[in-house]
Amino acid sequence: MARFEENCEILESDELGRYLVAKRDLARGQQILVEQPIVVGPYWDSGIRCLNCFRNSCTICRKCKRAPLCFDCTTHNETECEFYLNSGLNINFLFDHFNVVTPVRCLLLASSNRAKFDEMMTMEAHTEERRDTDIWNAHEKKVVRPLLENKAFDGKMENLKVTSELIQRICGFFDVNSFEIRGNMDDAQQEESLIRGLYPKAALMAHNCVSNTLISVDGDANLRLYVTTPVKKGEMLFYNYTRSLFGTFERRTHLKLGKYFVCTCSRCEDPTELGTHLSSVKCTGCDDGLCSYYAEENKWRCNKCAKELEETYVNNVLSDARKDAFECANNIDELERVIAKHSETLHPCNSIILELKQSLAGEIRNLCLFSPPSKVTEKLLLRKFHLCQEMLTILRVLEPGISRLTGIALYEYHVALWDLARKKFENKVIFVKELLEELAKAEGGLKESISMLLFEHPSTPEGQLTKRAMRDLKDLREEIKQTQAIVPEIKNGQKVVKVN
Ligand SMILES: C[S@@+](CC[C@H](N)C(=O)[O-])C[C@H]1O[C@@H](n2cnc3c(N)ncnc32)[C@H](O)[C@@H]1O
Repeated sequence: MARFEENCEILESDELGRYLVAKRDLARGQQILVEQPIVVGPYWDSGIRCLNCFRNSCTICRKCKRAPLCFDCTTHNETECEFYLNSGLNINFLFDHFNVVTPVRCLLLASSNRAKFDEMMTMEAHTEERRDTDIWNAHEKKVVRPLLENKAFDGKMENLKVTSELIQRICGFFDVNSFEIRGNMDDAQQEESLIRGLYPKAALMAHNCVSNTLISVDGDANLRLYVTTPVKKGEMLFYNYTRSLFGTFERRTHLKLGKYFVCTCSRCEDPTELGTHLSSVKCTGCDDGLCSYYAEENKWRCNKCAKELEETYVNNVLSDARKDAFECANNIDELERVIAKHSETLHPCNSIILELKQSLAGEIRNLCLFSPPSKVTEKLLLRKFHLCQEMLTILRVLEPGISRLTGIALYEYHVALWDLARKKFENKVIFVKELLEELAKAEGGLKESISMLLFEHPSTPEGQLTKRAMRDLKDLREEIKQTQAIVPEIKNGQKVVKVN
């Protein structure tokens, strides 16, 4: 079991608040924390869910007669059940105000587990920055007023005064600090019933757009924290609060609106985003120049000819691309058309293009899975292979070391290589020797993919992918063996050199 205190130290600064640093040298892949949530609950505005397992609800608790439950669950948290039983709340209260579920759980901690409640109260809520904003007003309407106007806590909490200020603060704890929990659900349920939990220790990590940790949360809500690249004693432990494949503008906006700070990490400060050009547009003044945004001068400038682009031109180009990407149908021809159109003005790895390319790779994968082999051309397979290669190049920079996205991309890369090699062999474009070389490359990609996905819990979608990847590895090795058997002079992948 990873000992948090041995691996991490909590420091504090005016700029970051509390944050974590490594207390000793940490190796790539090292587990540094296992943590249980102090509270788990649905996201705001989720549909009505079972309060025990968060799947679709179809009945109510027989005891408190208020909590939604599903077919399989007959009980939910005892303290919560007692609270609703004695609340005097209308029988439909939770159906009308489902957003109160998580804040109520937090408040009940004050009597059921004071130490956890006190730990929660040390978390950052950004109350002043949030006051009277849209999110504040939404919580006022959907959480604070239903609880206070219906006197849900009146006379029920001996050791706590439940005020609108306290409820808003608790909503803030969740918005600023919570982690998503997935697992133990099928894909369709995963999509719609995301839940989140408060993990006070993991939440201490500061943000960086290139993180050095990976979090895996299983279906029982245990959070495991791993180091993705070697971290030296005294170095900070970072978690990426936003998405690696967003461009700088989207990342900074997301962080400012949701986490209340302006990110100044080395990726955000570099107009080229560490050379990935995820936010760059093509220069209109020269052939192969790229224009990136220099925030301190508020200018878009070319890296080749130094031409400066008008801000309105760049905004138009980006909003046109976003609109087309949003409206684009998920089929191969349409995706190719929109990618080609906007690659005229944007860098081929601009985040908008990259997202379209991910959809395209997904559509080619679906075609390979669900269509007769004759429909899957060598050209299409080559396209998917190049898309995977491009994505991997970007991910190696933005998510160095162990990475969930890289693990998934490597899985897709190995499939592309394997399918392409078979097709070329069928079409007599390559022969056994080259086929074996390509299969060996696919095996290398698949092994690396598994080495990254092994950190995922089996109950999560990525954990399921790990299992599939292991089965694929067995099949691929079998195919390599059988292919080797075709040619007598090739043994164990090595050409036997005959010495006269
Ligand atoms: C999940 S909390 C992290 C723990 C928090 N610092 C504390 O003391 O409880 C997120 C908050 O930490 C601060 N923070 C984290 N990373 C930061 C960064 N890179 N730059 C500035 N503030 C950061 C912001 O106030 C942010 O809303």
